[in-house]
Amino acid sequence: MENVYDFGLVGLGVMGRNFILNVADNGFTAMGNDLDTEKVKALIDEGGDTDRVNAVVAVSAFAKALSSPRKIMLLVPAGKVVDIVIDSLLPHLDKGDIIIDGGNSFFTDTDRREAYLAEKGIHFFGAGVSGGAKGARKGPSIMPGGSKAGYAAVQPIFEAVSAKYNGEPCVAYLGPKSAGNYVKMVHNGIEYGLMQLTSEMYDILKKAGKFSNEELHTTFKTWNDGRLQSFLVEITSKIVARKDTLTEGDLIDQILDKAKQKGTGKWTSQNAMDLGIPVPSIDIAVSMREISALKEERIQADHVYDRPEVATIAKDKLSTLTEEALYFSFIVTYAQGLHQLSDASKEYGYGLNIAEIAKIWRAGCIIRARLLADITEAFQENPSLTNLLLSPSFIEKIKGTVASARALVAFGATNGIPLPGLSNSLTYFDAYTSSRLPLNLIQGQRDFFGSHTYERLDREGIFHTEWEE
Ligand SMILES: NC(=O)C1=CN([C@@H]2O[C@H](COP(=O)(O)OP(=O)(O)OC[C@H]3O[C@@H](n4cnc5c(N)ncnc54)[C@H](OP(=O)(O)O)[C@@H]3O)[C@@H](O)[C@H]2O)C=CC1
Ligand SMILES: O=C(CO)[C@H](O)[C@H](O)COP(=O)(O)O
Repeated sequence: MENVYDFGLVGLGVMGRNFILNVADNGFTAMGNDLDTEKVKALIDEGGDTDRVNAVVAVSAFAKALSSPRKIMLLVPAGKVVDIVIDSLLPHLDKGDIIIDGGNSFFTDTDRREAYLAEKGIHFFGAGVSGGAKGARKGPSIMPGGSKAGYAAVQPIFEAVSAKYNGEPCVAYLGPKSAGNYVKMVHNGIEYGLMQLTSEMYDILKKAGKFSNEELHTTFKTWNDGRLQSFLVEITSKIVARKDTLTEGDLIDQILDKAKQKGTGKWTSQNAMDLGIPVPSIDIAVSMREISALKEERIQADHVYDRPEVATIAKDKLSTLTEEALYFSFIVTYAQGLHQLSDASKEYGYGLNIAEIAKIWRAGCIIRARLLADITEAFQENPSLTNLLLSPSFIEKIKGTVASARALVAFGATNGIPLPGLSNSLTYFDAYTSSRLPLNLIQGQRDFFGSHTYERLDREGIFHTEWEE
């Protein structure tokens, strides 16, 4: 079994098990490794032929089995585990071997690991993978960055296993250092935003339109046949239709309304703050998961305050309003995430090509959507586009849908239905498209209390006023 397998994979959990089977399905021999003997055995059983896909618990046997240069992908939980796995592999590796971190690692950890491993002659790069279990098995979107030489060695494997959009692989080398993990982080930030927005449309359809779960299923399914076609809308139509196996009702009505998070959305928001790039549709999606976690407090507060009785909107009308508002706010959320990527690219020297990123998100990943084909075109036509909202084709899309976003935000406020994702998207749009904002007053206040100075509209220079006689 020495030096025969083309590809190694550490971490045979949800993603790793599926990814390695995908590699084997594409004609590459693959060797897996996990601390858990059950997972090793399960992979061997599922693989069916150990010449094609095999697995071991011992790291030494795992390393010995791989052809040179070793190509080892890690799909283990982000954080300390990645460092532990790297250190456990190192004694068994040779110079020129390649380690790929396919998990959702924080981008600065990737930079640190790349430098640490470069000293030892090991190529290391981060390659975010998106698509969940099914994507990993059948074709994910893969976002590699870092060592170009390292990537070149695994490129044929990644191109074979990735999702295809019109025959084009949804993988591309994105840039140096942690570019791959950074892009995946922002992908997940956008994912948080789109999920929050979808949940708000679900809520208002139920509360103001009295849509049954069956009607919700049909509505989301119809949307998925149109311009809102996307993985998240598609799975929403399936989720609301699922019958519960433990009660008479539908499963969705029994799921506790507390959303968990592993950190990538929060990191996107935190880093956007560091860069000074506004991403309020993503920020609020993180905050909403935090508010959702306060279930007991929410119940207490619900008993204290009266809530307006929700007015009814006719189903047809509400269906149109929500479809348009969701389309509008999806665009605004992509616009914010892509704006963050453009800025991060300058700050960290990634040299990101936004059209290329949109292109590899068109299939395989969680935020895949018909819109991404239009976004790709917008950035291909104008690679230096600062914000999607300024692209001629998107101006038309926004103009055609913003009125519905306004109507729903107003309705939500009057009727006590929280629509924070939609309202943040609308507010971002209104602020970003205002040539004059009231922040002149903030400058005046800052100068008043702290002599922080201000600039003027009518002349150059830095000014300070003695505000009180
Ligand atoms: N699940 C998803 O939809 C997606 C996940 N990701 C990312 O991919 C990575 C993996 O996620 P996922 O597959 O869901 O996680 P899982 O927890 O399902 O799998 C991780 C696997 O790594 C194993 N492991 C832990 N420590 C070691 C070690 N020292 N040596 C060998 N194996 C080890 C775990 O074993 P044990 O359980 O015994 O500890 C487990 O089998 C994460 O970074 C995640 O954020 C990315 C995209 C989608
Ligand atoms: O990376 C992913 C998809 O692209 C994961 O599914 C994502 O990490 C889930 O995140 P969270 O648990 O924070 O909702």
